[in-house]
Amino acid sequence: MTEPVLEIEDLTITYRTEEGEGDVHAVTDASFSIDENEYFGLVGESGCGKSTIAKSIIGGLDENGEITSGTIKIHGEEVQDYSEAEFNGSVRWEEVALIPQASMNSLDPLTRVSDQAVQIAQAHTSMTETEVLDHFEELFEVVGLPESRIHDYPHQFSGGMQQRALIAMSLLLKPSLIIADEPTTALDVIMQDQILKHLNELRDDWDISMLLITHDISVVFENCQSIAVMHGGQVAETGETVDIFLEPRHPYTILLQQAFPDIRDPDSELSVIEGTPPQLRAAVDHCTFADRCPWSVEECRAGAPPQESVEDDPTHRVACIRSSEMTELAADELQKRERYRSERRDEHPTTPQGTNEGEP
Ligand SMILES: Nc1ncnc2c1ncn2[C@@H]1O[C@H](COP(=O)(O)OP(=O)(O)OP(=O)(O)O)[C@@H](O)[C@H]1O
Repeated sequence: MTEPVLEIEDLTITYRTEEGEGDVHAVTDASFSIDENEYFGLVGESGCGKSTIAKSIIGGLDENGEITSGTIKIHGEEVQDYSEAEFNGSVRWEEVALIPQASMNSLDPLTRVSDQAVQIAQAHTSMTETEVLDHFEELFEVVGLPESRIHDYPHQFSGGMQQRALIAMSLLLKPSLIIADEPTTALDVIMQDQILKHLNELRDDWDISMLLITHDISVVFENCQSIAVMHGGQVAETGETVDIFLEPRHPYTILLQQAFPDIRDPDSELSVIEGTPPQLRAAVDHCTFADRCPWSVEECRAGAPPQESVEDDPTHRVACIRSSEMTELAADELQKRERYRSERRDEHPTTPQGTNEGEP
């Protein structure tokens, strides 16, 4: 079996803050991995640690952020202790390209996008300017932009076009992994669809892996083969999308599914997850969802729940001490999934990712 493109194991990341406020324990013992050519969704509410993980993969944590334990492997090579020079030399752009959140602001407004592409390519390769520009024109075509626009300044593009120019730039050195952090959040619905369509097309044509970060679990269900659901800095549940869509075992995943519209059942009532995400001002030694969970018991606050496999499926892992009871406990919430599952037997719909053939 080939090595995963990205393997994150027991990753813990802390931000130092002003004295007295307490450090922010942004990520605690997070583990997941992404295979070659796999699209992987990292999902959870604002502040749960998604962008922190994304930045740590390319050595781009804010000054006050620190990986305090755990490992990040890219093609089997540990990178968590790499220096800035090592990240620049062999990881950023070449192995992993990050399309950051608020990426509209990440293009230099005073430099033509073509010049920005040339700067990136020439910092990492021996390509001539003409070679870079020819290649960049091809990439503009890949993302549905007219190649004649490569010499424009960022402000000459609409928000959706800027996002596409960034996707083109991320492909410049053909990295193994693209991290797209909330790539569609600032866009209107039509543009969101187009961007996701372009990102999806890359899967077939570019042999690339994608870490798609979003707060919208339905976007992950539609676009990714695997998923990790985060809450309060912890990975609550991870596995193949089809398994987690049809048989979620963590209370947070179950409730998150009810909070976003399901394209198969657009009229279904959406629910709100009660409570607010935790502040993470102390080391996490309990289930961070316990205070918001309708099924929590005292034991949930007694220690951080270990991530364990669901029955005989080693790829589906859940950090909930009640996961084996969840199907029963959340029967009402899960009824909708059951209905879909039986309809699917008759209709064989093509979504979510991986549910188009047979039983999961
Ligand atoms: N430089 C920083 N210093 C202190 N705390 C930070 C810093 N950056 C992020 N945080 C905190 O770390 C936690 C995780 O933030 P992060 O941005 O990773 O979450 P997220 O899931 O990506 O949320 P969002 O979707 O809103 O960006 C939050 O509590 C956030 O306030």
